[in-house]
Amino acid sequence: MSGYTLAVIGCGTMGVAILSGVFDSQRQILSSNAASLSSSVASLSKPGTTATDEDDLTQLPSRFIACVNRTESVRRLRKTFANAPDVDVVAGAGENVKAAQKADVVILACKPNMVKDILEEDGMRDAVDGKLVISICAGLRIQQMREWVTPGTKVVRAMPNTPCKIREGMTILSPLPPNLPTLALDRSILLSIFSAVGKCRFLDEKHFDACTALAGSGPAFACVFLEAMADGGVMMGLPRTEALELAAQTMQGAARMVMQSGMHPAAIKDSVTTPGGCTIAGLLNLEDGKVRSTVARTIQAAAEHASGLGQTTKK
Ligand SMILES: NC(=O)C1=CN([C@@H]2O[C@H](COP(=O)(O)OP(=O)(O)OC[C@H]3O[C@@H](n4cnc5c(N)ncnc54)[C@H](OP(=O)(O)O)[C@@H]3O)[C@@H](O)[C@H]2O)C=CC1
Ligand SMILES: O=C(O)[C@@H]1CCC=N1
Repeated sequence: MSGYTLAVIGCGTMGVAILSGVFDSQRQILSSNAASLSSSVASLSKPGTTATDEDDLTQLPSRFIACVNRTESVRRLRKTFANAPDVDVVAGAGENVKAAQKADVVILACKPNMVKDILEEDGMRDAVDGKLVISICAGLRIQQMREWVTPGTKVVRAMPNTPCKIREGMTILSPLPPNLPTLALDRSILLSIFSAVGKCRFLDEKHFDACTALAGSGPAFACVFLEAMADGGVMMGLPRTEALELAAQTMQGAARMVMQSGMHPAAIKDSVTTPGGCTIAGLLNLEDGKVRSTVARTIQAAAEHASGLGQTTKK
């Protein structure tokens, strides 16, 4: 399927992050000198994606509809997407249904507790019938959403994160039903969209609350550590701007060493730690603060909370 329409219902922080990443990816493809679109897209996909050489990663949408709630958001998004390809930004009664009717693929990116009302709006069941509906909503189960759509609607979950905006996202995708007649195409669409904005991989839905905490919320947790490292530098006299740059580049470098060299984090830590040196002095201080269990328990707390999201219609 080429030149299809993607509707994002609830185009806030994450909707904008995903669309911005897709648009950047498309610009890069268009300006690429690669011989074919396919090889160009393949070269843009990152190691770590679930995609194999057989997967077609060219299935990106060419038309977009962004649905929001308030007219001020419409104005803001029209500015944000002023230089983007074919994007309609809409809000108001009946606009979600009209967007879903026009779309081939729908991303639900509203708050989890709004999905039921949105899917049960008059006309929505028919509008999404037979289509791929991708929910990025934390906590909301596929089984719940299936009750609000026709049996022919293909509901999957994706758990992306905010770095999708700069195409450094991490997205976890729930598996498609194996007996689906359109399995290959739907898999290509999912992989094309989410590998355009970073890495993505399929994992069973039972892991989604953990993934939500680790990858979805993770940028917030990582930024607390990053900010604290910078604060330490400031405490020791570094200017704030330089302290932030040092902290961010150092975290990025360490993370890339894990990703690219496959080194275990403990091996990287050990390689930095000179006997009797300053690193071990700092590490012992970290351990006194129970940083490992605090961080691990943070993921546990966020995952446990995620499992309750979307389980009531309470606003
Ligand atoms: N933020 C994150 O890092 C992540 C969030 N998620 C999930 O993504 C989803 C969205 O989160 P986030 O982007 O942070 O939330 P936001 O609040 O930024 O975005 C929600 C959007 O929904 C719109 N909206 C509200 N009501 C309606 C409606 N009736 N019809 C259409 N659109 C509507 C809002 O419009 P308006 O702007 O006009 O109010 C807003 O643009 C959540 O379910 C969350 O669990 C998943 C991974 C990471
Ligand atoms: O905090 C939240 O609920 C959402 C889901 C993951 C990141 N933000």
